Amino acid sequence: MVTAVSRYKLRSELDIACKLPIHSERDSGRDDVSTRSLEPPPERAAGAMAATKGRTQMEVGVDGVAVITVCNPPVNSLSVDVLLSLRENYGEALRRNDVKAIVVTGKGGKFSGGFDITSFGGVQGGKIEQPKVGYISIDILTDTLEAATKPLVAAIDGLALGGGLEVAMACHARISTPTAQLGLPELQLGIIPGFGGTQRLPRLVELTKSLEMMLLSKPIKGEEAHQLGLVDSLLSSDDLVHTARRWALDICELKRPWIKSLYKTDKLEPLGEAREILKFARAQARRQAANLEHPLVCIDAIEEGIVSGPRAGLWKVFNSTCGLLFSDTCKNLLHVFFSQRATSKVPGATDLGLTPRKITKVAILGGGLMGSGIATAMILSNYPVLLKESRVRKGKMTEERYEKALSLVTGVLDYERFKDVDLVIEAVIENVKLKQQIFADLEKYCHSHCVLATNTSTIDLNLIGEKTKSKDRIVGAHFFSPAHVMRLLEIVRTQHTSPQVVVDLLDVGNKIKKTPIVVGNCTGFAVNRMFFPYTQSALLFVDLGMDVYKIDRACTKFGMPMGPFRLADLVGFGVAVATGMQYLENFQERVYKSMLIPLMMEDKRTGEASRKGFYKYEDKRKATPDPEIMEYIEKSRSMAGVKPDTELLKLSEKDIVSMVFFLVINEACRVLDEGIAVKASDLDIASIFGMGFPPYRGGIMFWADFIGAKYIHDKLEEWAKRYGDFFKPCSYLAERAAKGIPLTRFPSSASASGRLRLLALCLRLCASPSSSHVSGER
Ligand SMILES: C[C@H](O)CC(=O)SCCNC(=O)CCNC(=O)[C@H](O)C(C)(C)COP(=O)(O)OP(=O)(O)OC[C@H]1O[C@@H](n2cnc3c(N)ncnc32)[C@H](O)[C@@H]1OP(=O)(O)O
Repeated sequence: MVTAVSRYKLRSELDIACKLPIHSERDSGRDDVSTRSLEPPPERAAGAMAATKGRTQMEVGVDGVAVITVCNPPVNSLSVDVLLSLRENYGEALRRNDVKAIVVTGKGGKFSGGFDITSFGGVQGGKIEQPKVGYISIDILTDTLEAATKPLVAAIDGLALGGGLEVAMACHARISTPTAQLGLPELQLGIIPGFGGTQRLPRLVELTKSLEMMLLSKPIKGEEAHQLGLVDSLLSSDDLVHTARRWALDICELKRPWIKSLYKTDKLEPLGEAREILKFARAQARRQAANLEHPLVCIDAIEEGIVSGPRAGLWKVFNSTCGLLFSDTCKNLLHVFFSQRATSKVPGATDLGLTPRKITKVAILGGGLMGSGIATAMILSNYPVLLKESRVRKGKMTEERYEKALSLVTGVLDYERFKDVDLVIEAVIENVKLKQQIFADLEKYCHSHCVLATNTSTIDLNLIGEKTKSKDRIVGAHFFSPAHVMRLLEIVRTQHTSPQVVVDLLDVGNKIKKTPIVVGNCTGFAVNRMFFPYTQSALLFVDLGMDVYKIDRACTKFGMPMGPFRLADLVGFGVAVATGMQYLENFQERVYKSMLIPLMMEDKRTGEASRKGFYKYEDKRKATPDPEIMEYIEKSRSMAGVKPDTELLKLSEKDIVSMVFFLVINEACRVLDEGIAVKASDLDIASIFGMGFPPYRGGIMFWADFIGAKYIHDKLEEWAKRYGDFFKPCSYLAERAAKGIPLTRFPSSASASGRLRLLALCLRLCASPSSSHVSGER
């Protein structure tokens, strides 16, 4: 039991996703399968079909097998239309005397990406009626498909996610390709598996593994699914359907078992052990996702099924989770899902019909922390890399993968071998002169189509490229540390950067599994600029008497992975000061000149690396509050000449969060208004993947609109009067607050200046005479 418990680990709130689009009254009049009509039910029961799409197709072969194929591109999602069509085809297959067995599969190499997520918004907004409770999960999947008298086999290629896997698990056997992805990632959307996944998955793969797959929204590959017993056989795509047909006939002929996974019990742990595992999972979920309800709802539904039987479990799913689909968490996570996909739709770049050029070889300049992290990200996606030095660590890789990855790196000492690289990423220290020299050299040594990228986190790109003629090829590729782990890639384009270069880098970003956002050029770009006030405001509050640890605690309770002071320790005070200098030069009026960090640095207290910062680090990365910092705080307060503010000391944790984040929102508004970001949702994604803003709050701008522009504006005005212009709301925020326009509505109703700037940037990009220079095929 202990082993089973310890095998189960939750990662983080960011991973915890979550419930299902089904609700209403419990239908007590259940009729027996054998007497149930298989005709499509009345429209009322099925929901508003006009808003749904897709279908299934059926072909019956001479072997007596009906193959039903889900057709709903791009991912064969299960709209209500698809499910009704499936039921209709299935009913026909059951009625026809020439059909002995049935295979279900997906068109175009994808089984199904799950329930149609695009319909969730309609349901939440009351525009689409939901299917009656239990209709899909019990009436269609359990009492029609699983209970029927002809065997049904799923042939899985590509993806079987969410509702897709739930349909497959209701089949009597599953055949898959080794690389297919199988999973129940519903929690990442704020819902829980609603088509029986909470009941069938534990019965197929054991409780511990099923909890991991559901609570972490973590799909597994066909190969692992086979080892676990989730799929019965592995085949290549070419043989998949053929073998599935044979398998279905074998079941008919009693040569293979006919398994109804809902009623399997052999993999379930004894009740006492199962309860211990669930108790452990609950405690983990409470600790790591304290603000989320749906992981607990999911665990409750699984437990009900184990304790009272799977049908009771299915009803628990409906009864206890109706509200999840309408929760703010679900709405916020859906926004994140669609916003993440929208980051690769970039005006003035991806709408010009350009095809990304092939990047075959990459060079990285600088083998420090960032350079080696970027190199690792590249080689893990099979890009050969030229690098001066490498710190690729084995970590969790297998020996074979590690060796293969390392074989892709070549160490070099000069630029001689740069002549055939297609992309260079400079990742040396933040020194303008050094970077200028490097780019001038790159222009000499690299071929004329090579993309020249810099990983600078703050320096204006025009300054870096000042000494070159290749301004159209210069672009920012800002990775976040650790570069092979953090998902965000900030692609920075200047007014000279060619759209082709942006499209090329977007493609590389996708290939190395990053979420790229394309932003304009300025000091700090979008992400660092937006989050600079996070630490700034915190430093001001400390001078005004607030406790360092109280601020950090308020931020982590809100859902940030760490508060501003713990973050400063992690980043290191050296970096914090260097970044601060850049801001001081460019946005002087918005920098709070606290002496706290410089005072600590004088005593070689520089953050986690020196084992002492705002916290002390005696035991590896464990941060412990350090009473010694009071000495520095007192000095800083006396140098600032401010008196502790008694009102500030009375603030609740919620108010502290507002004071820290309203300044972040204010800066994000400027970033939007200046056209640095093209859409508010890009800033949401940037805040989540770059800064760890809690995804279940939808991202910084989505959350801001939830609070309301007027409220934020008025609070900032109030604080500006009390604490100075540092808090002054920007014109974008003021205008929206006055007119009652959401902050996220952009650019259609952005300020005229912002619109014009954005338009000018797009036009410059499209009309750039130099864009032809780089757009030729290599
Ligand atoms: C009842 C059930 O329990 C409830 C459910 O099933 S809820 C749904 C559960 N399924 C999921 O969460 C899967 C969500 N989708 C994904 O993770 C990924 O899209 C994927 C792995 C399927 C494909 O990834 P990838 O190949 O990188 O393509 P990606 O860009 O993400 O998606 C392609 C398009 O399909 C759309 N799409 C993906 N999954 C979808 C779904 N389930 N419904 C509707 N559209 C979907 C995307 O929005 C995108 O549309 P766009 O081109 O207009 O932007």
